[in-house]
Amino acid sequence: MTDSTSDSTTDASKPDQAKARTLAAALPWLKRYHHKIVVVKYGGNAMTDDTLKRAFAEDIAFLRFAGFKPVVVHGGGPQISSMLDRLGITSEFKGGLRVTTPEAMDVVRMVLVGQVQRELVGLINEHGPLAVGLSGEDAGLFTAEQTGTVVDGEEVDLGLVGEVTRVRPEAVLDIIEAGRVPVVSSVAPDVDGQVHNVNADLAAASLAVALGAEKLLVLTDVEGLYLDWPDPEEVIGEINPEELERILPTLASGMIPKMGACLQAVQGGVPRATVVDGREPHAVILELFTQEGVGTQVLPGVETKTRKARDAS
Ligand SMILES: Nc1ncnc2c1ncn2[C@@H]1O[C@H](COP(=O)(O)OP(=O)(O)O)[C@@H](O)[C@H]1O
Ligand SMILES: CC(=O)N[C@@H](CCC(=O)OP(=O)(O)O)C(=O)O
Repeated sequence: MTDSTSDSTTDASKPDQAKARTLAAALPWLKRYHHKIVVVKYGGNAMTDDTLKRAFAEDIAFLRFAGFKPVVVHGGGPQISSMLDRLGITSEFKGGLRVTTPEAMDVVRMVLVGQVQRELVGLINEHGPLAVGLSGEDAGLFTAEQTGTVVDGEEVDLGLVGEVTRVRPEAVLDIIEAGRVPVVSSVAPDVDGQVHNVNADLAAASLAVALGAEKLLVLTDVEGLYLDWPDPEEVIGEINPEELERILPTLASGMIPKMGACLQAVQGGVPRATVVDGREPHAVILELFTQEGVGTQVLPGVETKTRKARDAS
C-alpha cells in the first residue's frame, strides 16, 4: 500500500528533489559563513592538476557569490622544486621546510609571486573581476623573522626561511571590502627588508588569526591526518588543540607545518581549522557545506575521533 502521508518534496527517487535537498542542506552553512572571512590555503601538491585547479577557482568564486569573504593563501612547493631543478640549484627540506639560500630565495619569490599567484588570479578571474594578487611584501602585510627548526632534537639552520611575526591586514581588508578576493603569496620581508621564504600553511594561519577569520581551510594531497602514518588505514576526523599540540612533535615532513598551522590558528582564536584532500574536485565547497567526514578538523573541546580511510584496504 502506498503511504498516502509521504511528502512528495522528499521523494528521493526524483533527481530534482535530490538536488533541491542538497541545496537546502547548505542553508545552515550559508548562515554560519555569510559575511565571514574564510582563509583557504591552496597547496602545491593539490595544485598540480589543471582540472583540480579550475574546480578550486570555481569554488572560490562560488564562496564569494554565496556571500562568504574568501581569502586565498597559496603555496607552490612542487613548482619551486621544479624550477630549482631546471636551473640546476639543489634544495632540501628539513622538518617540512625548505632550506633556502639567497639564490634559491630569488627563485622562490619568482615562482610564487610571478607564476603560481598569477595563474590562480587568472583562473578565479574567469568568473568575474574578483581576484587581486599580493604578497607579504605588499603594504607591509607580513613582517618575518628568520627562523630555524629542530630535527631530532638538533637545531637546524634553514637560511632565508622566515616566520611571520607581524601582520598588517589592512591591504587584505581593503580588497575584501571592495568585494574582491585577495590571493596572497607567502614571501615576507624582515625588518631590514630582506625577503624570506615562509611556509604557506603557516603564513595562512598568521593571516587567519590577524583577520579574525571564521575558519582556516588547508588543502593537501592526502585524506587528512593519518593516525599512524605511513599507514593510511585510519584518518583523524576531529582533534582538539591540546591533543594536537601533544602529537605535533611526532609528525613527519609536510604535516608538521600543516598541522602546526591549524594549531596556531585555533590557539589564536580562529574557531576551527581543517585539513582537506585537495585531490578531490570541489574539496572546498564540499567541506564547507558538509556536516562531517571530510578531512581532519581541529576544534576546541572535541574528543579525538578517527574513521576508516577511504583508500583503506
Ligand atoms: N600523519 C600524516 N598524515 C598524512 N600525511 C602525512 C603524515 N605525516 C606526513 N605526511 C606527509 O605530508 C604530506 C603533506 O605535506 P606537503 O607535501 O607539504 O603538502 P602540500 O604540498 O599539500 O602543502 C603528505 O603527502 C604525506 O606524505
Ligand atoms: C619555507 C618553505 O618550505 N617554504 C615553502 C613555500 C611554498 C609552500 O609552502 O608550498 P606548499 O604549500 O605547496 O608546500 C617552499 O619553499 O616550498
